[in-house]
Amino acid sequence: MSGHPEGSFGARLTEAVAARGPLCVGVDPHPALLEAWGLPTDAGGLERFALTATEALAGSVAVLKPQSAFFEAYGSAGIAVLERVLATAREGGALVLLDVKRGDIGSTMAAYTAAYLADGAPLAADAVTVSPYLGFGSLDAAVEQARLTGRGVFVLARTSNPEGHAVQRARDAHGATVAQSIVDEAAKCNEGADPLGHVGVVVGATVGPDEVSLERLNGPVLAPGFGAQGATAEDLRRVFGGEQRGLLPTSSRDILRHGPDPDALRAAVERTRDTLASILP
Ligand SMILES: O=C(O)c1cc(=O)[nH]c(=O)n1[C@@H]1O[C@H](COP(=O)(O)O)[C@@H](O)[C@H]1O
Repeated sequence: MSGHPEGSFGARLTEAVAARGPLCVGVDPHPALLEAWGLPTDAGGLERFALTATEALAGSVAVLKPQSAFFEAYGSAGIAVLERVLATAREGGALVLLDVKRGDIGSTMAAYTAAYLADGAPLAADAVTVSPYLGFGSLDAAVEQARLTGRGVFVLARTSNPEGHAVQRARDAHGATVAQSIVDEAAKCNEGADPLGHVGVVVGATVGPDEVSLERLNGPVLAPGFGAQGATAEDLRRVFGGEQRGLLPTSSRDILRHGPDPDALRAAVERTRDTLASILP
């Protein structure tokens, strides 16, 4: 646990985005997409789909985000595919954000930490998504282990789905929303980090403007909802302004639907990056 040879997650992400542009592509093997690619909806089809997408994109996008549920659906065979996706993405030079949205009591969180954030673990990734709804402090083991090993965590704050409003916009006794208090906790973890801390937050591109203040975060902001869930580049500007540091829009289906041709997948990424370049610093 002596840190990553290439530095902190904030430094690695900043470098990857500078070299490859601010885009994360989700590897979400929806059964409907497997069918659209002419693949069977079984573990073999999953493998072809996930590896085709990963091999096509790992050399050019900053971050790949495999969604664990779509792999878990095929049991141990699906997990074996996920392990190969992690290795293939790494070989291609992309950072891997494993989307598992874990959150549990502290002692169990320590086990999730060993599963995803420990050097040499079969499912170790550069970062994972975590859920703070058992209390931000329940995530301490993951936050600390990520820091020690040059990895990151992305904490759900204001999610892209319409059902998120009720709980995330609720206010505490001081008038702060739940979403803002999560961002503020993340900001504390990132204090003093340079160029960027390792505790990111998730804020959907579909939410209203000014719902959360990200000014003091000093960490990455994963912005899902862009593409298939309806948010546009203009919405990104509306929600985050033109100058949000560490902003990482993520898109899954809207890129993957262009497969299975690897060139078509890469061309979809290029187009998306060009659109983003016109609105992001
Ligand atoms: O953490 C996430 O990645 C996430 C958070 C959120 O608020 N909304 C959200 O859609 N996601 C994930 O982002 C991906 C969005 O996929 P598309 O709608 O196909 O681009 C899915 O894997 C979701 O699980």
